Amino acid sequence: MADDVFDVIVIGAGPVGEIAAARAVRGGLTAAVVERRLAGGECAYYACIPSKALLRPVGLSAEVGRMPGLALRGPIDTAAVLARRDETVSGFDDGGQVSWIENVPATFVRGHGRLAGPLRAEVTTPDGGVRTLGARHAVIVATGSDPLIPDVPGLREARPWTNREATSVQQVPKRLVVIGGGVVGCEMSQALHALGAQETTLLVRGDRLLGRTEPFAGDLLVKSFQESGIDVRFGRSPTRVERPTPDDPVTVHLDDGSTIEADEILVAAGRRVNVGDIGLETIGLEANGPIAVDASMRATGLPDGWLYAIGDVNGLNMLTHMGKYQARVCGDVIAARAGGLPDDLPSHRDSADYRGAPQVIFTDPEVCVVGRTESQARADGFTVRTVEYDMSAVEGAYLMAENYTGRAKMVVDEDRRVLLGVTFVAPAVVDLLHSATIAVNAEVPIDVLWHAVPSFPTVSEVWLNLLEGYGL
Ligand SMILES: Cc1cc2nc3c(=O)[nH]c(=O)nc-3n(C[C@H](O)[C@H](O)[C@H](O)COP(=O)(O)OP(=O)(O)OC[C@H]3O[C@@H](n4cnc5c(N)ncnc54)[C@H](O)[C@@H]3O)c2cc1C
Ligand SMILES: NC(=O)c1ccc[n+]([C@@H]2O[C@H](COP(=O)([O-])OP(=O)(O)OC[C@H]3O[C@@H](n4cnc5c(N)ncnc54)[C@H](O)[C@@H]3O)[C@@H](O)[C@H]2O)c1
Repeated sequence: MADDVFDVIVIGAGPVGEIAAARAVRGGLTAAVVERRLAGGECAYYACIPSKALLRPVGLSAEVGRMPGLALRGPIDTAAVLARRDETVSGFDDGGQVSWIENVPATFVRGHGRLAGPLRAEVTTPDGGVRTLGARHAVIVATGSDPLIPDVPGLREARPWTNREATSVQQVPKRLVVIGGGVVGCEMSQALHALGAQETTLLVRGDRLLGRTEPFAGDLLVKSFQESGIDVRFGRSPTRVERPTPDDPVTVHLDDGSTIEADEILVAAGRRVNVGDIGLETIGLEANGPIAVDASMRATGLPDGWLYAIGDVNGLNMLTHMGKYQARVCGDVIAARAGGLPDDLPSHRDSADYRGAPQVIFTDPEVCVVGRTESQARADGFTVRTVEYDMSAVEGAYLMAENYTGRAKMVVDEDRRVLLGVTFVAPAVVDLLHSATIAVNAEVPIDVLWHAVPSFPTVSEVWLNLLEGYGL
């Protein structure tokens, strides 16, 4: 017998789990949400929110530097930036998030949740007790991901920083080595360098930054990094790391025989989905990677269909907004199925994850992408035509800054004359991305897009330039 029974149990109260519970309750169901650490998840305390709190002043000060007549009164006040960052993470107090869940209303259960057979979960509570929960209709796994530490000799023993230490930094190290030229590596290198890490070295094992984006994104970013004094080393990986005692500096041995000494080493080498200790074995599923789901977010490995997985843990797109979108689909589908209602409305299926998720990388320049890159589109067999445009030639951009630098690209499916992907890399373009997201996801025909006239003199006129480049 379960101690308590709900219509839906959600394991993991990150940004994604919370929304799924709210949608299920909106659909007339009851829900319990289980969280082992802080309600709000990685995003709220150690990822999206604090990293953007650290990056915003960096981008803004670069903007000021590009406008004749403006000057900062001095260097960035790191202590003030860190204090504001602390505010944005509510001082690591999740009281506000717990209240939000309770106001849904859903039941919040603090503790480590594990599946315990079909439609059941056990929660190990902070006092060591075990509470058993039963679900009438569904269990949703929203357990997120943890940083992946590569198997480099001595690395773990050297107590490397991950996104957690980097985003919650109290004392910026003077010398920093960063492993990984992906999103976290780029964002945190730039933030920490600008906030006081005078010697920042970024180790990139490939030959460019942000390997999954259009190549010019990495090119523009590396130029910006090098101009600011970040030492970017391509084709380099650590082979061994040493830190004899916790108070010693860290010595990083590289694959070309050289060494770097630093005060801290930050690992930004990707994520590992949290499936290891959630009881998947009790329902006959293996815990060896993301939980595969169908377009309604139902786990494909379970024939009777009561298990769902959303957010980072299903591996579709490790982005908060995409996880929350999956959560809306999932909560609504579960409510519809529980009520015997149609469960196949367009809003009951995830299509956006497959057309390509929008993503903003909050560096200077900002990197904004949606849909497929040219190489992805070609690999997927589309008949592709592309148009690129130098954004410094956009009339509105000329007014935005002196020496404005940026580039835009659209990838067109020539058979259907719709956009497959768009990339903007330039300062202050984050809010331009949603226009591209609409064009790609709604598959607006290019000849219709032509009539969406951008305002003069804004950077959004880049749309006109791209479409003219296409031949309209
Ligand atoms: C440095 C960094 C910056 C990022 N910036 C952005 C950004 O700007 N924009 C963006 O869209 N994405 C960003 N991301 C990605 C984003 O953080 C994730 O996609 C998002 O947090 C996923 O949400 P989630 O709810 O699936 O998982 P999480 O946020 O990881 O939440 C999962 C929750 O489940 C809990 N949990 C796990 N196992 C159990 C268990 N067994 N029992 C109970 N509770 C459990 C965890 O404690 C956690 O609270 C960033 C990531 C990093 C690392
Ligand atoms: N603004 C945003 O949207 C944002 C910000 C941060 C993170 N995120 C998300 O969080 C997730 C994790 O980000 P991430 O940067 O950790 O992962 P990532 O996959 O973007 O990048 C990891 C990088 O580390 C490199 N790497 C892996 N092992 C290595 C090794 N042994 N030596 C050297 N390099 C190695 C990889 O080649 C890759 O370039 C991503 O899915 C990302 O989308 C999003």
